[in-house]
Formats: sequence, structure tokens, C-alpha cells
Amino acid sequence: MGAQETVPSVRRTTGEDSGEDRRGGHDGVRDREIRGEQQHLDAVYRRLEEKIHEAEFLMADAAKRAQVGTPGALAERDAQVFRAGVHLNRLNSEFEDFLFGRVDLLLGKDGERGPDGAYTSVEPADDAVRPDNTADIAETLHIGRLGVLDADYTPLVIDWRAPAAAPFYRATPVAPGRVVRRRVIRSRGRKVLGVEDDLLRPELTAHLDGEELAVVGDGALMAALGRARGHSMRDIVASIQAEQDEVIRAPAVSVTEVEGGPGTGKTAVALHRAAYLLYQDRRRYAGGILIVSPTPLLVSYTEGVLPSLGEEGQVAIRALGSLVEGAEADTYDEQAVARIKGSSRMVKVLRRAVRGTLDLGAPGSDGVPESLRVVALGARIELDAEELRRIRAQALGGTAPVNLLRPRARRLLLDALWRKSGAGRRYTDPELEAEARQGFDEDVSTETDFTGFLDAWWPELTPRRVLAAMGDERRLGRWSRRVLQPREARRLARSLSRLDADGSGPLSVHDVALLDELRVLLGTPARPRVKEADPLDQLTGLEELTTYADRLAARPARADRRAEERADYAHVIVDEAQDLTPMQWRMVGRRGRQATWTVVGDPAQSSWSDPEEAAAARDEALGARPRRRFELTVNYRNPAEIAELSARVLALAMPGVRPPRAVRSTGLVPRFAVASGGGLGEAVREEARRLLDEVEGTVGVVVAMGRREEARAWLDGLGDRVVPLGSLEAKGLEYDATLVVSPAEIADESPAGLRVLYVALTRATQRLTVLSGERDLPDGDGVPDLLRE
Ligand SMILES: Nc1ncnc2c1ncn2[C@@H]1O[C@H](COP(=O)(O)OP(=O)(O)OP(=O)(O)O)[C@@H](O)[C@H]1O
Repeated sequence: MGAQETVPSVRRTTGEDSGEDRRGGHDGVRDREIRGEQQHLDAVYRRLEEKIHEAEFLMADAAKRAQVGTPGALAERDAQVFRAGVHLNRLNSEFEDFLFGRVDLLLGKDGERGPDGAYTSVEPADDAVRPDNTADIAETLHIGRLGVLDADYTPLVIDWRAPAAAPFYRATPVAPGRVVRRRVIRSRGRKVLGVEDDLLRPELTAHLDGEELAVVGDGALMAALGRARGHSMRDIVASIQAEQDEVIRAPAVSVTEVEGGPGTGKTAVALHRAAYLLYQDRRRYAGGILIVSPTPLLVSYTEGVLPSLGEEGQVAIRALGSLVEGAEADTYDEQAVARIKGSSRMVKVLRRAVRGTLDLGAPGSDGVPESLRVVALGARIELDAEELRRIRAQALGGTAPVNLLRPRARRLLLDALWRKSGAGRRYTDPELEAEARQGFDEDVSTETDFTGFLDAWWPELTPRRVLAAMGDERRLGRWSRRVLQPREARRLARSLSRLDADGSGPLSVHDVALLDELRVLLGTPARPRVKEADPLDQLTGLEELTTYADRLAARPARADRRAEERADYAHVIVDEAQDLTPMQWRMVGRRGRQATWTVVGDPAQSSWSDPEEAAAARDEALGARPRRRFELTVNYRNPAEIAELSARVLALAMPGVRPPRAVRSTGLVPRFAVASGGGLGEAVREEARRLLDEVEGTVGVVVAMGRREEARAWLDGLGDRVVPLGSLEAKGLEYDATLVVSPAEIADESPAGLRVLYVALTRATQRLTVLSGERDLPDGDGVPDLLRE
């Protein structure tokens, strides 16, 4: 079903009802309805095949033109091949599960048609319903992943993002508009497998082509929610709910904020919104859409959704640890260190660290000569420590980033050497003097004495190098004085001391935001760009240098690279926004300075210990732009039995916050187990095995972060349906069944531990087992202290 989150509010004709002949359980009716949809799908495929032939013909025709051989014909051919290829590609890739919805509509208020061929009116005409509550269906629309027009321009399929498709998602029994019946069609390949209907105007007796409208099935939403989960997320185009649809189609002005509890579809909505925005204004979003996800696990979980919606190239989904080119991090610091690295106090520390690292090159420091000596104009010229100090101070007088000050420092050194050589006094003609000076500069600046000195005295710093310099406890103590407490500085230095002096070595996710800040503080000197040969350019000439297939194959790689290099996006979507630290907000903010934003999150799931500081940083990143807020209120993931248990932890973590309402109940209450004689590992293995037997799909085993390695070993050999996870890694993911190991350990791991536990308890779509360890103080029923009513 499409809109409206609660199925029970829609009247469904059942076996006991008088409407026997309209009933879903009646196999004859069901078969007839499926046959009808099959005929429509066949017609759609015939039309798609015609389109494919058209595209192929265009390509063949273009190839013939190439044989004519004039440059004009070649260029024309190329353009045709390109268009046909794009068309073919799209058609082929979107063939699967192509058509999924249908609405049957009353006559509309006016007769205007939109660009997709459908009538535009939302409200029914005054005489659409007769006084005896009967009506005729005036229009039937099929909704799919891509719009298809018949040869005579009547719509065979409407793109799900088109305005005409909105009633499929928006109509509710309270506000049905023109919609009498909404149908979800399930198909595999070219075969229709089933239909699920909702009747939005149950009071009406509606006729279509002289026959009473039939209603079939138990509702598509329930069917979708009950299905087993795999390792990747699926799109929800067939069952987007009304409150979700409002967010997806909200105009992209400034900032759209979406809040909602676990399982309310925030991530799904964010992804569908990206596809919608591209559809609705492709030109505007050619600048790219960035989706920021908290973890690489969530990135790979969600990656398939946009391609399934027909959108790829323009959207980059990046984990927080992968936003900076050349840095790829997926490990986490312990919470106390992460808190320091994430705090906005780091901006000051990093500023000082940049200056401090540069000063490591001051004369007298390790490996830096006290003076600069060069041989020029046949004489030795020397600048002593005091002169060098003055030049350094003068160069640093500028406000530009230190790497950009390096050319200035170099020039000041050359000026001083020239003055000292006394050569300037020999010239009265300024032109001759300038010429001599130029020769002097060229000679000196290519001398290894000079270049070697400059590299030591004013090195071009890399962000990694500065970060590595902060790994020295004494130094960092100086640079962070009165900003960090000495204990914090020691912790931070210890964490960064893993890096080698040049900064190579493993980075944590929180280091990446520091690197990005340093990149800005240091500045990137301009470098000459090597122009990449574009195969498309080559084809405007006479020679056929590449085939079309080559170019098609080369295109994705180029598009990828472009996305990586891009630093500023047209729209930025932040998922799990409650978890960004102030430093991460600064990093993400830099990627969308001109962008519109969609920010989705749930404060109750925040694993950041100081939500107020993070909120302030978010405000800074988003600036004074106006914000439009939406709330999602229905939990589609957890059955009521699991939602009820997790609500107990929510009440402890965030007193007064209301959990979202679960839409379904399975009758399966969570299981409580207690580790006994054999120890925690054995109990985990046993409980995981039990869950694997009970569900078809995936089992997530959530342990405290400190137990991740152990958990991997415990579960070894149980197959890839079972996934061990540290509590922070579970964010955003879901499993058919979840085993939460020792709630007390998870809750005690950080100041935000209760919220992290709430996240862990809300991952399951079917079954939940809670396993108590020593610290959980389980009662006689095995219920741990934290989960008792
Ligand atoms: N309208 C819908 N139709 C079918 N399934 C839906 C719908 N909305 C959400 N779901 C499903 O509910 C589950 C939860 O969705 P999603 O992960 O987007 O929620 P979330 O709000 O991001 O959760 P969390 O805050 O826990 O990360 C997913 O399996 C999603 O496919």
C-alpha cells in the first residue's frame, strides 16, 4: 500500500463482508486482477522493446553515417550514439521490477493534463460521485521506476517521482482526493506475481469499464515489513507512507530537518529524496549530491538503493571516515579520546600546532642549520640566526595559511641575500639591476644549499605531518595549554603517537576531521594540473581513436573520479546527524557551502556525550539558513514487542521522549538468556545459533566496543548470515534477529552508553534476544537490571 501508515484504518473487504465478489481471498478475483495487470505489464514491455530497438537503430544509423567520413557526419554520429547509448543503458538497467503501483481515480475537477499525460487535478469533480454513492473510475495510472509513454503519448507508466504519482503516496482514507483504490503490484522480471489493494473510499461502489472495482490482498506494507532482511537495504518506492512522502518531495530550500525514532525510515527517506531531487531538477543537482553516512558498514548497506531507483552518477555516499581524499579510516578511538578529537576546542589546538610544527624548522632546532650560506656572484653570502629570525617573523606577519606563505618566505630570503651581496649598489640603471637580480635569484634558488635549507627551515607541511607532530606529549602539552586539560593532552598525544614522523600510519575516523581542518589551516599550494585526455574530445576529429564501447566503459571511472575530487556539492544529506562531532560538522559544512541540505537524525540515539556542543556546531555548519522541520512518527522496523522493551531504556536515557509507534506485532516476545558456567563466549555462540535457526535472514550480534575482537572469534564458523558488531557500528543497520550481549557493558562504556544501548535494542525486524553477563544483575527470569519495568 502507499500512503497512510496504519493499515487497519483502511477498510478491507473480507470473507465475512457482503462484498464477496470484491474480496481478496477469492482466488477467481485475484487471478483475474493479476491477469489484467499482466496484460498491462506486457504492453509496457512491448513498448520498452520498441524503444530499445529505436535506440539500437539510432546507433546503427549513426555507424553508417561514420562511413560517409566527413567531420560533420562524425560529430553528428557521435552525438546520436551517445544519446542512444544513454537511453539503452537506462532502459536495460531499469527493466527489473519496473512497474509496482496503480491508482484508480475519480474524474478530476478540471480537464488539464500535465507533461506526463495524466490529469493534474487532485480533487474530484463535483459530479464525480452520484447521489446514490456510486461512481465511475475516470482514470487509471500505473506507477513505476521510469515514465513510459505509448506511441500516441498516453502514459503507460508514470515515474514515481512525477507530480501525477504523488496521490499514490499521499492519499489517505481521511483525505483520499480522487483515489478510490491504490494497488501495489509485485512482479519479478516480466511476470506479475501478486497485487495488494487498499480501498480509500470504502463508502463508494465504483465501477471500472462496467465492472465493480475489486479489492485484493492484505496490504503491501505488511508484506514488505515481514520479508527477511539481507545484507543490503531495499528501496521502498512501492510503499512510501504519506508522512515520508512529504519529506521526500519537500522543496529543497535551505535546510530540511527530519527527526524520528529508530526504524521510522529516515535513511530510506533520505535516499529516496536524493533520487527525487535529481528527477525534479537534474540541472541544478548536476553539482552533485553528497550523502554522509556515519560508518562504512552503513554505506555498503545502503549503496544499492539509489541504483535501484535509477540514480547513481550524481550521488556520492561517503562515510565520515572517507570524506577527505587520501584518508580512509574505519577504526574508532576509545570514547574519551574521540570526545577530545571531536571537540571544537581542537580548532585552537590545531592552529597552534601548525605554527608549532613550522617552528620545528627554526634555526637551532633539530637538524636545522643555524645559518644559511650560499655561493653567488663568486662570493660566499651568509645570513645568521638573528637575520633568519627576523625574516621568519616578517613572513609570518601575513594571515594566509602557512603553506601559502612559503613563497613569500623564499622571496624574503632571496631579498636578504641580494642585499647582503652588495651587488645592487653596482647598478645605476634599474633595468640592468633587475636583470642581474633575476639571474641571481635563478642561480641561488637552484643551489642545493639554498633549497635544502628552505625545506628544513620552511617545510611545506602536510596535514598528516602536523598530526604526527602532535604525537609528542611535551610539545602537545605546550600547544594545548589552557585549552585542553593536561590529562586530555596526554591522552590525545598518546593516540597520535601511532603515526610516523611523516604522518603515515593508521588513522581513526575522528582523525579525518582533524586532517580536514589542518588542510584548510595549511593551505594547498597551487600545482600545475596535468590535463587528462578526454576520449570524447578525440572523436571530434577525423580519426576513429576509440570505439563507442571503449568510451562507455571509460565513463563510469571518470565520473567516479570527478565525484571524489569534488569539494562542494549542490545538496548535502546528513544521515544520523545526531552523531556528528563539532569537528565533523565543520568538515561536512565545508562540502556544502552553497548547498541546500537535508539533515536526518534522532537525538535519542546520539552517541556523542555532549549533545549541546554538537548542536552548536551543527548550527554553525548550517549557518543562518531557514530550516523546515519534519517529524516521522511510525516505527516500521521493530514489532511492538521489541519496541516496548527498547522503550524502557529510552525512558532511562531520555526521560519524557516518546518512542515512535510500531505498526505491527508478531506475538514473539524478546528472549532473555543468562551466561552461565561455560562463560559468555559459549552462551553467545549458542544464542546466535538458536536465532539462525529461527529466522531466514541475518542475525546481528551486538557487543560492547571493547569486545569486538572476542565476538568475531566466538562466532567464527557460523556462516555469513551472522554479523558481529561493536555497539557503535550497529547504528542505522538492521537484522532479522539481534542478540544484544550484556546491556550493562554497553551502557557503561561511555556517558552516552544508555542511548547506544537503545540503538542496539532497536535493530531487529523479527526477534530479539538479550544475553546477560556478570554485570547485568539479571532477575529470576533472566531480565537484566536495566531492562526491568
Ligand atoms: N514505507 C515503508 N515501506 C516499507 N518499508 C519501510 C518503509 N519505511 C521504512 N521501511 C523499512 O523500515 C526499516 C527502517 O528504515 P530506516 O533504516 O530508513 O529507518 P531509520 O529511521 O533510518 O532507522 P534508525 O534511526 O534506526 O537508523 C527499513 O527496513 C526500511 O526499509
